[in-house]
Amino acid sequence: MQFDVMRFPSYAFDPVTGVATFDYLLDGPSPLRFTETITLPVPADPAVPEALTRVLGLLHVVAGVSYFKVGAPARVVAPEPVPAAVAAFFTAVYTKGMAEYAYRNQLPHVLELTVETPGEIPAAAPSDAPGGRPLSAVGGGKDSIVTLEILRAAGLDPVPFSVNPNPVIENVNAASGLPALAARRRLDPRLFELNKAGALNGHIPVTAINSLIAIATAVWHGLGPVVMSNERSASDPNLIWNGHEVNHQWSKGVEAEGLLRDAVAAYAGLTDPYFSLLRPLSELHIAQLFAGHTAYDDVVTSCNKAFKLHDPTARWCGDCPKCRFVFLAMAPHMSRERLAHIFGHDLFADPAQTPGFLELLGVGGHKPFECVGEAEECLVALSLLTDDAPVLVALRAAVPDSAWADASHSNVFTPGGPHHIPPAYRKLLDEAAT
Ligand SMILES: CC(=O)N[C@H]1[C@@H](OP(=O)(O)OP(=O)(O)OC[C@H]2O[C@@H](n3ccc(=O)[nH]c3=O)[C@H](O)[C@@H]2O)O[C@H](CO)[C@@H](O)[C@@H]1O[C@H](C)C(=O)N[C@@H](C)C(=O)N[C@@H](CCC(=O)O)C(=O)O
Ligand SMILES: Nc1ncnc2c1ncn2[C@@H]1O[C@H](COP(=O)(O)OP(=O)(O)OP(=O)(O)O)[C@@H](O)[C@H]1O
Repeated sequence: MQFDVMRFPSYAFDPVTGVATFDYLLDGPSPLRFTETITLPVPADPAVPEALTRVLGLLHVVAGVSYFKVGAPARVVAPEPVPAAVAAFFTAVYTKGMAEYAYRNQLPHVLELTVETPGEIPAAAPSDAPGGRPLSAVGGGKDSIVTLEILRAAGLDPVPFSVNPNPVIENVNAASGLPALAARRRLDPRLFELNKAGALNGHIPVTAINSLIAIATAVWHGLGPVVMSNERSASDPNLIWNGHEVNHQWSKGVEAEGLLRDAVAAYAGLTDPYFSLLRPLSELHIAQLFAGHTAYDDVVTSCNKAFKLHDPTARWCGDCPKCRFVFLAMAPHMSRERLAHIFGHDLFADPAQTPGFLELLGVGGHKPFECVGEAEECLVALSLLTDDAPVLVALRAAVPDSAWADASHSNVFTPGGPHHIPPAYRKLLDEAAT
């Protein structure tokens, strides 16, 4: 299938139902059209602020990555004139956000494209920062639980929010006891048919999509800011290809967070609408904070297989990089019994897991294309474990002395690095994390 250009013919929003309908066109000799519907929760007062219309305009283009990847056309033409910050955000989403897809499919042109816009308009006048109840994005894993509990402990009465909440997310929300809001995404079924027929496929910057849906919901409901739970290492790439960073988690990273904030500020005039509260923390530090909350042990699930649209696992699969990483990150902060109860498996008692743990430790190969932390964090976690489970004995023997030396100077429990947290919220994090 050969396509020359991707276009965004139209979109519609019905405030009575909350349904936004986004149209896409892959244009060429045999054009393909797609429609995605995203349903926002409807507030008591469904009047549509201009800022919501603007955020939906951003979402229309960003959610197009799911359809772009079917054909990787050389041109992507956005539908409306936008401020420069929006054009920069669009281009980053379709290049850096699609870098893993480009790398795995060997499509170098994807990383060189520039999203075209039919003109530039001035940035919008800034509005006041939101002063409502924080909308806390919930993914079902440990990170967003830590954020939710920090916000609750501060008396901010957070509102959990999720896109397409599955039973894992619903169970986490139930365990929190907090009434939640949800949005629904319906991808065009044609996409699944094309996948089955062998069309190009691959990873997309889904957090950028979820984030814009969360901001749209917050604006419409008079809530906010949107508080995310993206950690420090989300900004680190997996590898370099053709001079470009390839980062599986790009739209969870601090660069993407800043570009999205700039785009929303320029186009919708929103001030401080969105930030990650956990940005200064490592995954190991977040795991330590999670260990203080036992109410979620029967529901917390970070394994990505539990979030597949078709045939998801109930909870942890127990045999993937994400399961191994989170198991290792949690291990120094809780008993093996509690850990095995959370996961339903004791990964340290299964020698078949050793190669996967070695990959996480950086012994052979690059960081897996998964939402996992850095090798340094894994080394520090391993150095904190003292028992002689078969896997741990094998790992200690395989890790080179030089790696242990690096781990000994680690700042893994010291918050740091660039972030966009407003001062009042940073104070909450510092109180919780020290
Ligand atoms: C759950 C998961 O990891 N899915 C990725 C997987 O998709 P798979 O085919 O195994 O199953 P489904 O998720 O059910 O998707 C079926 C197909 O639908 C298309 N699709 C799905 C969601 C979407 O938003 N857009 C889509 O186009 C796609 O063609 C699927 O094949 O592999 C896919 C191909 O590599 C990935 O696209 C699926 O990733 C999902 C979008 C997803 O939600 N992944 C998150 C768990 C994820 O990867 N989160 C990252 C954050 C990355 C970021 O920068 O935001 C993380 O946790 O680090
Ligand atoms: N379906 C979703 N709807 C809304 N926000 C989501 C969804 N899935 C993930 N997120 C948010 O996107 C960010 C990245 O998701 P991620 O899966 O890393 O977080 P998590 O599930 O809380 O933690 P973990 O890393 O342990 O899985 C987090 O801020 C999370 O809250």
